[in-house]
Order: sequence, then structure tokens, then C-alpha cells
Amino acid sequence: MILAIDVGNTRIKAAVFEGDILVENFVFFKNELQKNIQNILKKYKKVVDLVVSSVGDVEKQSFLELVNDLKVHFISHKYPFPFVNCYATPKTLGIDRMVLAAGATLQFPNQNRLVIDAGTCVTFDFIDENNKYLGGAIAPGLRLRYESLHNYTAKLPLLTLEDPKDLIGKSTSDSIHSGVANGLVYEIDGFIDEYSVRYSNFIIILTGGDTEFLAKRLKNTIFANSNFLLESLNQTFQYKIKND
Ligand SMILES: Nc1ncnc2c1ncn2[C@@H]1O[C@H](COP(=O)(O)OP(=O)(O)O)[C@@H](O)[C@H]1O
Ligand SMILES: CC(C)(COP(=O)(O)O)[C@@H](O)C(=O)NCCC(=O)O
Ligand SMILES: [K+]
Repeated sequence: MILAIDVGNTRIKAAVFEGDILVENFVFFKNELQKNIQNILKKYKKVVDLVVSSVGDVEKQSFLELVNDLKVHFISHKYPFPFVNCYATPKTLGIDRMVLAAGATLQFPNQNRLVIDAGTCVTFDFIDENNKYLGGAIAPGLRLRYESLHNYTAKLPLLTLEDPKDLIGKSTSDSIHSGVANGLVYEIDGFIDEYSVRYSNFIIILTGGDTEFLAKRLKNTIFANSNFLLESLNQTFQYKIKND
């Protein structure tokens, strides 16, 4: 069994895999890392490998300290990946984006793929049908938008995600919900439309903490899968074993 762990900038997501099957998944914050990992390992005694990708400030050492006899595989840029990396600054490309691109390449062979990860940031990653990773975009995520409106103004309250009542916000809070929630939906649909101008065919995978909210509001057809990064982590690890 494998325990896959995705350290994002907001939360840590983890999942136990038996082969390709996701047995159980978990979400927690950094300050509860130790307790959660210990509980998972207590429950799943057959876990022998920890596979970690981190874009947050949790380093490999934190995991090594938690486990004695288990192997910790910290995914790095040096891993074999199933695509050609055409990013101009490959060393600064987020390891989460590389793992997502690996998952998209392996799960959806021989086609153009756009991966959208709506987490702390919303990232777009495009891998073409020749398995070339071309790059994408980084934008502020949903919660970051609510927080920045509050943090960088004198008068705007800190709100949490709510379904906008209408396009036309009739109060301060309605205007913020429309601006942030409708805004992100229109932005993602707009990006997809622009990609469609360049590529006649591509599949779209949506993942991240805001998947559920966004999936039912986007006009474009997408594969929505909150666990796509965790599944991709498992696949990236299997790919390394096969190619080492
Ligand atoms: N309990 C929660 N705490 C923080 N964000 C949450 C929570 N539930 C849902 N979210 C949403 O998840 C998004 C962050 O996604 P997440 O997958 O946690 O990010 P990351 O991978 O960057 O850690 C936020 O924009 C927020 O709207
Ligand atoms: C863009 C990100 C901050 C996204 O992080 P997340 O929203 O998943 O927490 C992360 O992929 C990152 O630190 N990237 C480095 C810059 C780059 O990918 O070019
Ligand atoms: K992201």
C-alpha cells in the first residue's frame, strides 16, 4: 500500500492506495500533520511507501521524523516524467503542476489536455498530444480573492464563499460574491474559450479544493475530480518504478 501526500499552500491532502484503487482520502492542515499521518499509518499497517509532493513549507525531514521503517519518496524535478518539459524555467515549475501533468499524460494518452487546479492558486497546465508540457497560467484562487479584497482595502469585509444571488450585486456582500465567485467562473470559461481558439480538441480536467463549486457552474464540459493530484502522485511513483 502507498500513502500519497499532497502538501498545498492551504491544506494537506492524503490518500491510501492499493494498486490503482484509492482506498480512503484525508484532508488536514499543516499543524495537524503529525497526528493525522500517525493515525493513517495506525489504521493502514500495510502502507510501506510514502509518496509526497510539496509546494508548501513542509520539507522531507518532517516526514522522515514521523516514520521509522517506511520509505519516504519526495517527488522532485529529477524524477522521470512522462512528458517533455518545454517550460522556459523548468526548475521553478511547481512540483504539483508537474505531477498533474504526469497524471494527465498517463490517464489521457495521445490527446491535448488542459489541467485546471483550483486551490490556493488556480493553475492551468497544458500538455499537447505529443506529450509536450507547454506551460499555462497561475492566478489567485477563490479564497485568496476574498482575502485580498479584505486585506488590501479599508472597507471591504472578509467573506467566505457563497453562491452569488445574481450577476448584479445589490449590496456590498452581493457585489463581492458576484465579483469573486462569478468572476472566477467567467475567467475559467474565458481561458477555456481562448485555448479552443488554438486547439480544436482537448480534454479538460478540473481539480483542487474548489472543484465542486466550480464544476457545476462552468459552461464547458470537464472531468471534475478532486482527487486527481493524489491519483497522479500514485501514478508518478508507479511510472518511476517502471522506468528506473
Ligand atoms: N476548510 C477549508 N479551508 C480552506 N479552504 C477551503 C476549505 N474548504 C474548501 N476550501 C477551498 O479550497 C481552496 C483551496 O484548495 P486546496 O486544495 O486546499 O489548496 P492547496 O492545494 O493550495 O492547499 C480555497 O480556495 C477554498 O475556497
Ligand atoms: C503556483 C503554485 C503556488 C500553486 O500552488 P497551490 O495552489 O497548489 O498551493 C505552485 O505550483 C508553485 O509554487 N509553483 C511555482 C511556480 C511555477 O509553477 O511556475
Ligand atoms: K493550484
